[in-house]
Amino acid sequence: MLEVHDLSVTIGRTEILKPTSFVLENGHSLALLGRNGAGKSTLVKALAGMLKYRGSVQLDGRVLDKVSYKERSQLIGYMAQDFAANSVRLTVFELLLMAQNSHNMRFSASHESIVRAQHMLSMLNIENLSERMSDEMSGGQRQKVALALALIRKPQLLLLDEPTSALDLANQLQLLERVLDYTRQQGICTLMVLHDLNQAHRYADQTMILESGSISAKGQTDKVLTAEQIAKSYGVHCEVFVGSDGSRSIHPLSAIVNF
Ligand SMILES: Nc1ncnc2c1ncn2[C@@H]1O[C@H](COP(=O)(O)OP(=O)(O)OP(=O)(O)O)[C@@H](O)[C@H]1O
Repeated sequence: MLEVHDLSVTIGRTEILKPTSFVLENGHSLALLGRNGAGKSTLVKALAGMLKYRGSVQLDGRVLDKVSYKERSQLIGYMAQDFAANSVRLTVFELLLMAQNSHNMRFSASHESIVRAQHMLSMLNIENLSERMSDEMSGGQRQKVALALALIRKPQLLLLDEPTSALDLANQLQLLERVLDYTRQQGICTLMVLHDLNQAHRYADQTMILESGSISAKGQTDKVLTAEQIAKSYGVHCEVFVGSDGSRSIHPLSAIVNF
């Protein structure tokens, strides 16, 4: 379980993230939403240990700023918003082996790590990229590999910052479906920054909306993502349709003038 209590981040003299508290159960997913500049990536980077923060973060009872760098990198899988082309001349398969042994520069890959790398490629349907050099891929292919690298160590907490921004529609659906099936089965807490509210409805158990560094709404996704809340948080009028199976979809109508 992820327990965040009064987490805040100050850069320079500005408190970018105001004291923020929430809990996420194992196997559950949380969509982190909000307009540009609201503080979503800042929150995710703080959880990933990339930014100094105040407050407390515990994962299954372990206080994260007390664990070693090695342990933290095993507990947390992080996929950045600006996943870059990797300049190392390694194949995707070699990268997946390295990621499992990143604290041992002279490793020889174990049978287990080879099997896990093969499983990850197959789960994300990217076996065709296995022997590809990491700097010889399209943006969408790189994003899928970045996702595989975040998941390969079977973390306790998976942090995905706009995980489908470079993917075509079919890949968006297929990838999130597969990743969230996996994290549910494995009991992994998943926090994903999303801009697509329909993806939040479809894939996230919980939703939290940030506005100017503070939480403006949080709770069960279908309770949070109402037409009223979307108008309040995004300045957009929309309709929310409920299907016969209870699934919801959001149809934006118009932006509120002078929001
Ligand atoms: N290194 C930094 N120094 C100063 N200000 C920063 C820094 N990084 C981010 N900010 C500011 O902090 C605020 C929150 O940024 P953040 O990247 O967390 O937003 P976001 O919600 O992820 O936005 P987006 O949806 O555009 O990716 C923004 O106003 C941004 O300009």
